[in-house]
Amino acid sequence: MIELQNVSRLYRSDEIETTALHNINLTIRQGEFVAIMGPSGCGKSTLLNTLGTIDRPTSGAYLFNGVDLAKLSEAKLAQHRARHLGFIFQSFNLVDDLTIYENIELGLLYRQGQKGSRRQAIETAMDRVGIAHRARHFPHQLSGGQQQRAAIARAIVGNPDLILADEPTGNLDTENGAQVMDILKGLNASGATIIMVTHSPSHADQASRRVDILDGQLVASVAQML
Ligand SMILES: Nc1ncnc2c1ncn2[C@@H]1O[C@H](COP(=O)(O)OP(=O)(O)OP(=O)(O)O)[C@@H](O)[C@H]1O
Repeated sequence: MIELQNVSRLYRSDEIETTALHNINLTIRQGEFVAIMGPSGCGKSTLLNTLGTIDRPTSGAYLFNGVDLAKLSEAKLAQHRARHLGFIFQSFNLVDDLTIYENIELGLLYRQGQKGSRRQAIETAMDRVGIAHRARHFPHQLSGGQQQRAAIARAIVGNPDLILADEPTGNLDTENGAQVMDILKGLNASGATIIMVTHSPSHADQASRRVDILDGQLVASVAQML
Protein backbone atom coordinates (compact mmCIF):
# COMPACT_ATOMS: atom_id res chain seq x y z
CA MET A 1 0.00 0.00 0.00
CA ILE A 2 2.72 2.43 1.10
CA GLU A 3 6.33 2.63 0.06
CA LEU A 4 8.69 5.35 1.19
CA GLN A 5 11.93 5.34 -0.80
CA ASN A 6 14.86 7.33 0.58
CA VAL A 7 12.55 9.95 2.02
CA SER A 8 14.27 12.93 3.64
CA ARG A 9 12.75 16.09 5.09
CA LEU A 10 14.87 19.13 5.84
CA TYR A 11 13.62 22.23 7.60
CA ARG A 12 15.51 25.40 6.75
CA SER A 13 15.20 28.63 8.66
CA ASP A 14 17.61 31.61 8.35
CA GLU A 15 20.77 29.90 9.49
CA ILE A 16 19.64 26.61 10.89
CA GLU A 17 19.00 23.45 8.92
CA THR A 18 17.30 20.53 10.67
CA THR A 19 17.11 17.08 9.15
CA ALA A 20 13.81 15.83 10.54
CA LEU A 21 13.86 12.67 8.39
CA HIS A 22 16.92 11.10 6.83
CA ASN A 23 16.69 8.52 4.03
CA ILE A 24 13.66 6.65 5.34
CA ASN A 25 12.81 3.42 3.53
CA LEU A 26 9.58 1.88 4.71
CA THR A 27 6.99 -0.45 3.19
CA ILE A 28 3.57 -0.87 4.80
CA ARG A 29 1.12 -3.47 3.53
CA GLN A 30 -2.62 -3.08 3.54
CA GLY A 31 -4.12 -4.30 6.82
CA GLU A 32 -1.06 -3.66 8.99
CA PHE A 33 -1.22 -1.89 12.35
CA VAL A 34 2.09 -0.07 12.72
CA ALA A 35 3.26 1.68 15.90
CA ILE A 36 5.95 4.35 15.50
CA MET A 37 8.10 5.03 18.55
CA GLY A 38 11.10 7.16 19.41
CA PRO A 39 12.26 9.98 21.69
CA SER A 40 10.90 13.53 21.53
CA GLY A 41 12.06 15.43 18.45
CA CYS A 42 13.23 12.33 16.55
CA GLY A 43 10.86 12.94 13.62
CA LYS A 44 7.77 10.86 14.39
CA SER A 45 5.23 13.60 13.67
CA THR A 46 7.13 14.65 10.56
CA LEU A 47 6.97 11.04 9.35
CA LEU A 48 3.24 10.79 10.09
CA ASN A 49 2.55 14.15 8.43
CA THR A 50 4.53 13.01 5.40
CA LEU A 51 2.48 9.80 5.24
CA GLY A 52 -0.65 11.99 5.53
CA THR A 53 0.58 14.28 2.70
CA ILE A 54 0.32 17.25 5.05
CA ASP A 55 4.07 17.57 4.66
CA ARG A 56 6.13 16.86 1.54
CA PRO A 57 9.45 15.07 1.46
CA THR A 58 12.40 17.29 0.49
CA SER A 59 13.69 14.31 -1.49
CA GLY A 60 12.70 10.73 -2.13
CA ALA A 61 9.52 9.06 -3.35
CA TYR A 62 6.23 8.27 -1.59
CA LEU A 63 4.31 5.57 -3.44
CA PHE A 64 0.70 4.97 -2.42
CA ASN A 65 -0.81 2.04 -4.29
CA GLY A 66 1.94 2.61 -6.85
CA VAL A 67 1.32 6.35 -7.38
CA ASP A 68 4.13 8.77 -6.42
CA LEU A 69 2.34 11.29 -4.23
CA ALA A 70 5.40 13.52 -4.01
CA LYS A 71 4.68 14.52 -7.61
CA LEU A 72 0.96 15.35 -7.23
CA SER A 73 -0.50 18.88 -7.14
CA GLU A 74 -2.10 20.24 -3.96
CA ALA A 75 -5.58 19.74 -5.46
CA LYS A 76 -4.86 16.08 -6.25
CA LEU A 77 -3.42 15.57 -2.77
CA ALA A 78 -6.59 17.01 -1.22
CA GLN A 79 -8.60 14.47 -3.25
CA HIS A 80 -6.25 11.70 -2.14
CA ARG A 81 -6.69 12.66 1.54
CA ALA A 82 -10.49 12.83 1.24
CA ARG A 83 -10.68 9.44 -0.45
CA HIS A 84 -8.15 7.43 1.52
CA LEU A 85 -7.14 9.00 4.84
CA GLY A 86 -8.48 9.54 8.34
CA PHE A 87 -6.55 11.57 10.93
CA ILE A 88 -6.64 11.29 14.72
CA PHE A 89 -4.69 13.72 16.93
CA GLN A 90 -3.49 13.78 20.53
CA SER A 91 -5.55 16.89 21.32
CA PHE A 92 -8.70 15.71 19.52
CA ASN A 93 -8.96 18.89 17.35
CA LEU A 94 -12.75 19.12 17.52
CA VAL A 95 -14.35 22.45 16.55
CA ASP A 96 -15.70 24.04 19.77
CA ASP A 97 -18.84 25.67 18.39
CA LEU A 98 -20.06 22.71 16.34
CA THR A 99 -22.02 19.83 17.87
CA ILE A 100 -20.52 16.34 17.93
CA TYR A 101 -22.74 15.41 14.98
CA GLU A 102 -21.54 18.44 13.00
CA ASN A 103 -17.92 17.75 13.92
CA ILE A 104 -18.23 14.22 12.57
CA GLU A 105 -19.92 15.59 9.45
CA LEU A 106 -16.71 17.55 8.77
CA GLY A 107 -15.12 14.20 7.94
CA LEU A 108 -17.41 14.07 4.88
CA LEU A 109 -16.70 17.64 3.76
CA TYR A 110 -14.91 16.74 0.55
CA ARG A 111 -16.99 13.67 -0.21
CA GLN A 112 -20.00 13.40 -2.47
CA GLY A 113 -23.23 11.89 -1.17
CA GLN A 114 -26.93 12.47 -0.61
CA LYS A 115 -28.10 13.89 2.72
CA GLY A 116 -29.71 10.58 3.77
CA SER A 117 -26.62 8.50 3.10
CA ARG A 118 -24.47 11.10 4.89
CA ARG A 119 -26.71 10.90 7.97
CA GLN A 120 -26.48 7.12 7.82
CA ALA A 121 -22.68 7.24 7.61
CA ILE A 122 -22.49 9.65 10.58
CA GLU A 123 -24.82 7.50 12.67
CA THR A 124 -22.84 4.36 11.85
CA ALA A 125 -19.58 6.09 12.84
CA MET A 126 -21.12 7.35 16.11
CA ASP A 127 -22.44 3.88 16.96
CA ARG A 128 -19.07 2.35 16.22
CA VAL A 129 -17.36 4.45 18.90
CA GLY A 130 -20.33 4.57 21.32
CA ILE A 131 -20.96 8.33 21.12
CA ALA A 132 -24.45 8.45 19.53
CA HIS A 133 -26.08 9.63 22.79
CA ARG A 134 -23.89 12.77 22.66
CA ALA A 135 -24.69 13.78 19.06
CA ARG A 136 -26.27 17.13 20.03
CA HIS A 137 -23.71 18.03 22.66
CA PHE A 138 -20.76 20.37 22.13
CA PRO A 139 -17.17 19.19 22.66
CA HIS A 140 -16.73 21.01 26.01
CA GLN A 141 -19.69 19.04 27.40
CA LEU A 142 -17.86 15.74 26.83
CA SER A 143 -15.09 14.01 28.78
CA GLY A 144 -11.66 13.67 27.18
CA GLY A 145 -12.31 10.03 26.32
CA GLN A 146 -15.65 10.89 24.71
CA GLN A 147 -14.04 13.73 22.74
CA GLN A 148 -11.38 11.41 21.38
CA ARG A 149 -14.02 8.85 20.43
CA ALA A 150 -15.94 11.60 18.59
CA ALA A 151 -12.70 12.56 16.84
CA ILE A 152 -12.26 8.92 15.81
CA ALA A 153 -15.82 8.93 14.42
CA ARG A 154 -14.90 12.01 12.35
CA ALA A 155 -11.77 10.22 11.09
CA ILE A 156 -13.65 7.06 10.04
CA VAL A 157 -16.97 8.47 8.79
CA GLY A 158 -15.71 8.46 5.19
CA ASN A 159 -14.48 4.85 5.46
CA PRO A 160 -10.77 5.63 4.98
CA ASP A 161 -8.45 2.75 4.16
CA LEU A 162 -5.56 4.36 6.06
CA ILE A 163 -5.90 5.83 9.56
CA LEU A 164 -3.06 8.02 10.83
CA ALA A 165 -3.05 8.59 14.58
CA ASP A 166 -0.58 10.94 16.31
CA GLU A 167 -0.40 9.93 19.98
CA PRO A 168 -4.15 9.21 20.10
CA THR A 169 -3.97 8.12 23.76
CA GLY A 170 -1.49 10.80 24.86
CA ASN A 171 -4.09 12.96 26.66
CA LEU A 172 -6.15 10.11 28.09
CA ASP A 173 -6.12 8.17 31.34
CA THR A 174 -5.43 4.42 31.34
CA GLU A 175 -9.05 3.33 30.96
CA ASN A 176 -9.90 5.74 28.13
CA GLY A 177 -6.59 4.98 26.44
CA ALA A 178 -7.45 1.26 26.53
CA GLN A 179 -10.86 2.02 25.03
CA VAL A 180 -9.29 3.97 22.17
CA MET A 181 -6.85 1.10 21.55
CA ASP A 182 -9.77 -1.36 21.43
CA ILE A 183 -11.55 0.83 18.86
CA LEU A 184 -8.38 1.10 16.74
CA LYS A 185 -7.85 -2.68 16.88
CA GLY A 186 -11.49 -3.21 15.86
CA LEU A 187 -11.08 -0.87 12.89
CA ASN A 188 -7.89 -2.71 11.93
CA ALA A 189 -9.69 -6.06 12.19
CA SER A 190 -12.31 -4.76 9.75
CA GLY A 191 -9.65 -3.91 7.21
CA ALA A 192 -8.27 -0.42 7.91
CA THR A 193 -4.51 0.03 7.85
CA ILE A 194 -3.41 1.96 10.92
CA ILE A 195 -0.22 3.91 11.58
CA MET A 196 0.03 5.25 15.11
CA VAL A 197 2.70 7.35 16.81
CA THR A 198 2.85 6.53 20.51
CA HIS A 199 5.03 6.99 23.59
CA SER A 200 3.30 4.09 25.32
CA PRO A 201 5.19 0.76 25.09
CA SER A 202 2.07 -1.15 26.14
CA HIS A 203 0.04 0.43 23.33
CA ALA A 204 2.85 -0.15 20.84
CA ASP A 205 2.86 -3.82 21.88
CA GLN A 206 -0.71 -4.13 20.57
CA ALA A 207 0.30 -3.23 17.01
CA SER A 208 1.32 -5.83 14.45
CA ARG A 209 4.60 -4.03 13.78
CA ARG A 210 6.77 -1.60 15.66
CA VAL A 211 8.96 0.95 13.89
CA ASP A 212 11.62 2.82 15.88
CA ILE A 213 12.90 6.22 14.81
CA LEU A 214 16.03 7.88 16.18
CA ASP A 215 17.43 11.22 14.99
CA GLY A 216 15.30 11.13 11.85
CA GLN A 217 16.42 7.64 10.89
CA LEU A 218 14.54 4.37 10.90
CA VAL A 219 16.53 2.15 13.26
CA ALA A 220 14.22 -0.86 13.63
CA SER A 221 11.11 -2.34 12.10
CA VAL A 222 9.91 -5.44 13.92
CA ALA A 223 6.83 -7.62 13.34
CA GLN A 224 5.13 -8.47 16.62
CA MET A 225 3.31 -11.60 17.72
CA LEU A 226 -0.15 -10.70 18.99
N1 LIG B 1 8.20 23.53 11.01
C1 LIG B 1 9.42 23.21 11.47
N2 LIG B 1 10.47 24.06 11.30
C2 LIG B 1 11.69 23.73 11.75
N3 LIG B 1 12.00 22.58 12.38
C3 LIG B 1 11.00 21.70 12.59
C4 LIG B 1 9.66 21.96 12.15
N4 LIG B 1 8.88 20.90 12.50
C5 LIG B 1 9.70 20.02 13.12
N5 LIG B 1 10.97 20.49 13.17
C6 LIG B 1 12.13 19.80 13.75
O1 LIG B 1 12.22 18.51 13.19
C7 LIG B 1 12.59 17.55 14.19
C8 LIG B 1 11.52 16.44 14.25
O2 LIG B 1 10.30 16.98 14.79
P1 LIG B 1 9.00 16.10 15.03
O3 LIG B 1 7.91 17.02 15.49
O4 LIG B 1 8.75 15.28 13.84
O5 LIG B 1 9.45 15.16 16.25
P2 LIG B 1 8.61 14.13 17.13
O6 LIG B 1 9.41 12.88 17.17
O7 LIG B 1 7.22 14.05 16.65
O8 LIG B 1 8.63 14.81 18.58
P3 LIG B 1 7.58 14.72 19.82
O9 LIG B 1 7.61 13.30 20.32
O10 LIG B 1 8.17 15.68 20.81
O11 LIG B 1 6.24 15.14 19.31
C9 LIG B 1 12.76 18.33 15.48
O12 LIG B 1 14.14 18.60 15.64
C10 LIG B 1 11.98 19.59 15.25
O13 LIG B 1 12.52 20.66 16.00
